[in-house]
Amino acid sequence: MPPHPLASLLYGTRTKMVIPFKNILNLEKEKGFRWGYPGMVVVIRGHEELFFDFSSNGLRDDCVVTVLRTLEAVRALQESVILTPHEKKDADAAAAENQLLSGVREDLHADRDADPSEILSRIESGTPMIFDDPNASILDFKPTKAMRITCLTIGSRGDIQPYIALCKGLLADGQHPRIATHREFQGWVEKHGIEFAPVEGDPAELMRVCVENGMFTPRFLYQATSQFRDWFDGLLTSSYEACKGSDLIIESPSAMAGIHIAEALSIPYFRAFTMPWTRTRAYPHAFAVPSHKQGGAYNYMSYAFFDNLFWQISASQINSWRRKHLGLKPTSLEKLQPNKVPFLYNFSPSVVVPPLDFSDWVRVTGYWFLDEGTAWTPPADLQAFIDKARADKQKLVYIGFGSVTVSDPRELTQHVVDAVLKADVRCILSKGWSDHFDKKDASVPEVPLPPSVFQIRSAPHDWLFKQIDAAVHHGGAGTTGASLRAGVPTIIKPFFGDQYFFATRVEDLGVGIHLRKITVNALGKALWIATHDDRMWGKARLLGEQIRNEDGVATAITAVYRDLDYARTLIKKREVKIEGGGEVEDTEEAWTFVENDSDGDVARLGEPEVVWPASSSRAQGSWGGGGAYGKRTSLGSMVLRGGQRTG
Ligand SMILES: O=c1ccn([C@@H]2O[C@H](COP(=O)(O)OP(=O)(O)O[C@H]3O[C@H](CO)[C@@H](O)[C@H](O)[C@H]3O)[C@@H](O)[C@H]2O)c(=O)[nH]1
Ligand SMILES: CC(C)[C@@H](C)/C=C/[C@@H](C)[C@H]1CC[C@H]2C3=CC=C4C[C@@H](O)CC[C@]4(C)[C@H]3CC[C@]12C
Repeated sequence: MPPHPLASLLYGTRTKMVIPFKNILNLEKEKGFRWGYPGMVVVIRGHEELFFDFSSNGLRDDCVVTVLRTLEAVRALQESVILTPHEKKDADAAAAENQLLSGVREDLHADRDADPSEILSRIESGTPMIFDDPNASILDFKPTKAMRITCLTIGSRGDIQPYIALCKGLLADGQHPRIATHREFQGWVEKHGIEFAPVEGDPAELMRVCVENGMFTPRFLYQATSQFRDWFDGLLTSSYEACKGSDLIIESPSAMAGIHIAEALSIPYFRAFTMPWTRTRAYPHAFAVPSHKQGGAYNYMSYAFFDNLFWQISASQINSWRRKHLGLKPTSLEKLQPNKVPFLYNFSPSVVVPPLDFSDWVRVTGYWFLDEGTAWTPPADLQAFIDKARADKQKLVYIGFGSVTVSDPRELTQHVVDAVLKADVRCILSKGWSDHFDKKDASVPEVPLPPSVFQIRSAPHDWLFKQIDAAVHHGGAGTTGASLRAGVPTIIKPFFGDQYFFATRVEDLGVGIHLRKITVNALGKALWIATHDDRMWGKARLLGEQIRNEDGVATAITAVYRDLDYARTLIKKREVKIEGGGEVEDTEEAWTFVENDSDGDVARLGEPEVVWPASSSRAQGSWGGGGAYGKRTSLGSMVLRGGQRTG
């Protein structure tokens, strides 16, 4: 697509920027940065947003409309499969070059397959290797011996389910995976043939503190630090027990213990998560999503803020556990260097586009779906309800808020029912939010449901979402993945934490609506738009197709194999253990390989100091290019690079 020039007037300067239209996701009208000026926010794929101030509303609105129109035209073109003569020429040239290169490679590496041990010996001797063959098999990276891999996680269904999918993949690939989490999930984990180890904690209790107080609000911090101290001690010790004997730990950072346990066991350590947790200017931290976009500096700072806050409130307990149970010296954020840890994000790169400033060891793998719907038969009455909606040519929506509990469930149900009637749609209702309430006071009568609403307890979303025209939910990472994969418009009413992030994301992608409040009018209107807006429907359908083409589990397993050597380089040398409180040798120089607090900048400037194997993954991975951009100091150059990367 030809780039289009946009000019913006920064105070006292003139800046010219080139933004390819295909990299613009969306436009928003907002208040300008300067008081009294109308503003416009440009949301860019995998990049921080750009802000423009205008001298009048008319000018701003004109600009918004013009850009939106052009975007539509560009999108229509992109969707068409016919190549322009120019594109055809490029494609032919690329194919010819590829063929030429593979010919050369075959000659050079004719004997490679015959001797994989040569690769291993080169790894051991520290000879840098560059993997530039796009057809290289992952067998080249796969460890020769099966590994005992412990996946450590806490939280609710959505925090466990992705690991079940991952572990099924690892099992099939000959590894020995284990899931370490709350007892409540033992049966479910074992049903899938995966080994289980218990860690402390009651998911409902963790959920309650989040929903009632909001994530990391002063009230949350007060409750966590006053009521969860004992639990936290139990979590740390039980996690250590659960991880003993492993060759590798993959941990959701919310579980907090893994990085230290890996240090004590001297084994490689990966993080995996459902929500953004790694510094970037493109997205805010999952728990710090502002109601209006604040730009790259805010986004970046939000991670530093959370890393510090999280560490500050847990440090003293962690350090005394390290000393007593792990035999390790106290640590600090600078020593831990969490930003160096290889990271697997189990969301789709089409939903959360990997930002330019992610390091090479941070991978966005695609969702780890656990399909439970294939062997599931719907109850006859549910099937009849769906068939009737189809026969009556009525739009069918799903409404459910997962494991979230609310203070007035009766009112919520009433609003939902009224909104469904107002939007004139049929609705499958999963009323999880009442469970909590029913237990408390069963005498309060239920809200009667009209015939257009059918209530279910639960159903596998991979089956259910194929039947519907739109979904309304809480924006849990997994549920968002499920409705986007089905290609249906997604309305998200967030309750806490990362749900605000996913609500913003679906709105930015144009595939859904961020619902701020559940009122009859707001939900009714959102339902109507989601079931009638062709543009939203088209975008959702396209995104669904992209997600269905990804294989998150396979990508993640490949990433684990590829980054394993990198992870090993981070293992801290620990010649001397604390024993009987004796003298401990300071081993700091043995593992500190960047200066304090510069790591963020290093990652941003894209000059990774670990040249290998980071460079190898860069040459291979589809995320590539992490280290390839130069200094990025001005808005203009950032935009240009955005274009280079995806263009
Ligand atoms: O009837 C049901 C209910 C759920 N699911 C699936 O179960 C998973 C639930 O995942 P998710 O939405 O991520 O989980 P929750 O436990 O509801 O959400 C918690 O965990 C998520 C992952 O960390 C966070 O994003 C949320 O904020 C947090 O509330 C998804 O794959 C759903 O498709 C079904 O198939 N059928
Ligand atoms: C000093 C201790 C007591 C402090 C640090 C601990 C606070 C706990 C209660 C907080 C810290 C991080 C929180 C946390 C992080 C992320 C998630 C994922 C989400 O999907 C469910 C809630 C869950 C699992 C919550 C639960 C409550 C946690 C675990």
